[in-house]
Amino acid sequence: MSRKASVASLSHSPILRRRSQGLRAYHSDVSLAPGGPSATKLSRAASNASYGSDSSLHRSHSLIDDLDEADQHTCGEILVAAETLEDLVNESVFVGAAPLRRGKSGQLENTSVWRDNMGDKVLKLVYGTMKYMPYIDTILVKTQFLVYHNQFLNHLGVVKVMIYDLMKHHFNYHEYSGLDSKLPPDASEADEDAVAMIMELDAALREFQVKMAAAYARIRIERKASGNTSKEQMENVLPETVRQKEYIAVDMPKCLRINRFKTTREEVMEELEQSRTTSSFRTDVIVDPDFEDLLVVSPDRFNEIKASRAVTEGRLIVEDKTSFWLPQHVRSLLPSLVAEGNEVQVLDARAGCGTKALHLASALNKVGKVFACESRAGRLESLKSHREIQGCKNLEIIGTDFASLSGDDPRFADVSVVIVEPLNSGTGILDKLGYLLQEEEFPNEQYSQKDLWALKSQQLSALKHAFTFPKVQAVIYVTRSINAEENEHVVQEALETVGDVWELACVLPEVPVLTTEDFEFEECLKILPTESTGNGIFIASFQHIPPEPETPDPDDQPEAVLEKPRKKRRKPHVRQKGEFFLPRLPKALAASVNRLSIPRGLGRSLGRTRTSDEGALNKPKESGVTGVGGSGEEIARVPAAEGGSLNPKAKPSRRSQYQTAIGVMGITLKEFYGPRDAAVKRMGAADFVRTPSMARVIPYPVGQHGPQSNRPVDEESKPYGQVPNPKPWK
Ligand SMILES: C[S@@+](CC[C@H](N)C(=O)[O-])C[C@H]1O[C@@H](n2cnc3c(N)ncnc32)[C@H](O)[C@@H]1O
Repeated sequence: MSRKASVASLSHSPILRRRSQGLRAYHSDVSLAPGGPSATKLSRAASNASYGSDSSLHRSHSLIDDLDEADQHTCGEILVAAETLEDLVNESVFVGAAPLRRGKSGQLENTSVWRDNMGDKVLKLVYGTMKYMPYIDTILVKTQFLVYHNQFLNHLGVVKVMIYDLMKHHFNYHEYSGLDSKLPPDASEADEDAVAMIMELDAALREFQVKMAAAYARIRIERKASGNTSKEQMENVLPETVRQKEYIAVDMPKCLRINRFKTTREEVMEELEQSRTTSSFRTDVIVDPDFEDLLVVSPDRFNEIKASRAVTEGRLIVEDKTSFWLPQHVRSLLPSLVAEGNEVQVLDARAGCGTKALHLASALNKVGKVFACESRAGRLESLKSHREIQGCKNLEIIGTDFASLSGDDPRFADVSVVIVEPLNSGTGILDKLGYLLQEEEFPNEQYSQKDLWALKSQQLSALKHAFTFPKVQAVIYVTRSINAEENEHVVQEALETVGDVWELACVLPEVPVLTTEDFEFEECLKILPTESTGNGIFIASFQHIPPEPETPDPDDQPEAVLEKPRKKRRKPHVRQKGEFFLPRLPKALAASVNRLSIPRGLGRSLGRTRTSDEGALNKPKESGVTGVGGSGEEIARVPAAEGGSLNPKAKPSRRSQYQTAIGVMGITLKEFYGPRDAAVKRMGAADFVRTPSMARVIPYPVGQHGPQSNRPVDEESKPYGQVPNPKPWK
């Protein structure tokens, strides 16, 4: 049957008929569950093959192809990349591609033109360093570089970025084009010092090139990272699931939201038209047919737009299409909520930097307001800045722990919807770079089974707390994860607790989805990450069951009626296996130029590679890099998403559920500074003082060891502690 015919026949299929009855059309597919059957091979070659000879599918500008060996970096780029990296870890504000810095007063400040230049090369350096961070850390600890060259302890960001840059050349200086140390005419004295520091670091790394190359070779052996070129080998170091996602993400169209508080679609299209360079296509920006405020942009054009004034001034907001489904669902609830007469009030229990809260505020403009609750100080600052930049007036920030908010608090007396998007593994995110720009978080996918259970218990407790607000009509639970533990299991347990008074409502039944086979709630919207749907999301919506009418006087009732009312049980939905149902995003793309088009029905979704790769499932699973240093410390955590067993039945002890530290989204400060702490411990350097703000590269005179040391000047040239003999790496 031709593809056209199969699509036409779908309109008469029972799936569509079910849709019209309010149930979701869905297709049964293999999930991308970590460690599950979809942990299949999708090698670069295979992905190229599936692209076939269609010229429209040439890899366009690549955000993963950060391994361009010919790229020579300037010291400025290295410096800005290092600062951005540390900004990210320290939770600074990131608008579009441009990080904005906050001065002492808390105000956003402008930095010099040189430092403000967040070009693509810098972004690739940041992203690549984030991606390879566990391996970079392993190299640092194994070679004890920071022990021997402890003058760089306070410049960890620069050290990591440079190691990443060298890794691309296997630490072979013959292949490395070196750094361009030219300074711009407006460079300050501090910039000059910083460049001198980078050149000193470059010399120190040259000394260590053999050790570093050996450490990196061991990593490649452990990871079985073979390949014909150094680039291929470096790519193969990454866990397979991570690679699969990257290959898909590279050519994914990018999305931007039009900010209605500041502009109109016509104005913004005009602005984009005027800023168009001659090289770009006229049809590289289209309006999505599902959402009139959503612009779908080719990856090339996105690179131009992401740091443009339209983005930094808040007229356009980097936001993936998947994030639009939540506000869309809230909109669909409005008729019943507005009917009650009052202003609609929504509480976002975990607002983060406010992507969804601000989108919701825009959707509720003139009919309601949003309370955005966030507990982390860095995120809170981000939230405030984004609200200011986007010119949003109907969003009130609550800077506190959601658990400490009481349902009796008069401020929330009229809240009718609570949204809970707790910390989660982010396994549904394909386009991590886009997510980094959007939510200032990097789903690094290094989590263990323990982490997953700890996440689940946090997610459940946040969700349960949401049910305690007395006037709430709907509680919406959202994750960007594809793990049943974080989605269906949480929903199931919540229903077991509050199922008498809350039931699941169908989230946007008109949206067809791909579903997993095993554990499913048909009412929930679960979009799995695929090349055509983009990033994944899980949305469950609980609606309050209205109280039963008052029971009549028992004296008037016959005996049968007096029986104790049975506990209400949720009727299980019968799962139907559907035909492949085309997702909607490609509709938008079909109208666009080749660059934007992705052939429908190719099914190069992550899950659909199963059949061809079943052999791979029988192979022993790849192990992660868990380097154990001489002192026994864990250096790089296993990307358990690949090798770990995620058997939902294997319950961990209660104790471990609550004691696990989670750094799933982003890289925690502890992880980032791990190699430095290991070096300090190794040296026994009790007098090591961290610089007050680790976010800044604070230049210091070359040759001086540590900016804040109290030791006499004549000792300054010596390292902090006794340099130990490195133990052989077993
Ligand atoms: C997944 S992010 C939320 C993303 C957000 N909804 C958005 O659209 O950008 C989860 C956020 O919850 C915050 N958080 C964690 N525990 C919290 C708590 N107890 N109270 C309030 N916020 C919390 C975290 O700091 C993090 O920013």
